[in-house]
Amino acid sequence: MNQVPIVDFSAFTREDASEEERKRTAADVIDAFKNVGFLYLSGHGVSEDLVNETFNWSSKLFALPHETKMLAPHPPDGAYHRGYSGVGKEKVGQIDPTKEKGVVTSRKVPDVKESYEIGDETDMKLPNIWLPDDALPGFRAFTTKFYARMTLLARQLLLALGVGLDLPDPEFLLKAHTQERYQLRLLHYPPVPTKELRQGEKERIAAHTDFGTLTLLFQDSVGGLEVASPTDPTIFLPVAPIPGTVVVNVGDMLQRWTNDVFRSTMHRVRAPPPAQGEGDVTMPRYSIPFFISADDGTIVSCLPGCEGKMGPKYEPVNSREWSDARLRATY
Ligand SMILES: O=C(O)CCC(=O)C(=O)O
Ligand SMILES: [Fe+2]
Repeated sequence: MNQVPIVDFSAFTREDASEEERKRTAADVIDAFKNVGFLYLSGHGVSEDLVNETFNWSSKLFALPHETKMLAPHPPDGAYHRGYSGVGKEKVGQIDPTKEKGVVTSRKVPDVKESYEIGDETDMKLPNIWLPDDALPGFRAFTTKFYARMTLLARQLLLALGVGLDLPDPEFLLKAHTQERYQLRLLHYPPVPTKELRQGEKERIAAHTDFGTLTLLFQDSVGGLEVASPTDPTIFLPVAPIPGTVVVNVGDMLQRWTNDVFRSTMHRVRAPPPAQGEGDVTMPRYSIPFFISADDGTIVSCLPGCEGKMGPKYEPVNSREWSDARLRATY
């Protein structure tokens, strides 16, 4: 059974919603983040045409010859997460989020994926790494536009969290994300023998948690995304594609901010569920995560109302330093 709930978010994307409607919607988001750490958002306001167009650009990008894609190579420093990474470059593994500079568990199983990372155009610390414009004319302009559209949804979600958590200042989280240091990621999982994926000899993306505040994820119709069961983390449940929705999940930083009230849940991508007429080789899959992270230098400490009986579990931490350490460990 699919236990990832669907939340209609239109109360936060419409101008005319009442405070009551917003509170109800925010409460649904909070419930999902407490129980599962994942939800599907409908009524998110990002048009289907725009999402489809982004998938089209992604498939055009990854169809380019390898040498062309390597004109925008991801730098060797994993914390400088921009540009193109070929198959086998990144090894997402799980590190212990309770450790300050966690250690990656060793992994023998390769991730069969390639990716292209785009950040904020005004970020001077981590400037974007673009292909020469004649390699894929229009790509930069389009993805920059999509990035801007996703930042609007990010803001609406951060506001909803503040409302749902009943923070003294409902805009508190919004105000910790004004620099929009976000990351748009285009992901392509090439065809792989289905048997190897099913038996875990190869992975599309190994089990991991995300580092930041929240992740928004559009997936195509192929399937294969799985999330650890809220009741038994050794079991993974499918997060089947639902047209018109975006998947939203809690990252480690938000789990820490909420003193573990929210769950940053393990997830992975394996083979799509068996379908009739399934071939020996799994279809290519495309997905588009958008990672939301706090402003540089944000000190993350227990939010008011999340202390519980035992008080804060974690030391305050500088969000950028903490996530950089984790990113470096994946390269
Ligand atoms: O491709 C997907 O569906 C998931 C990607 C993911 O979990 C990630 O990039 O962190
Ligand atoms: Fe992820």
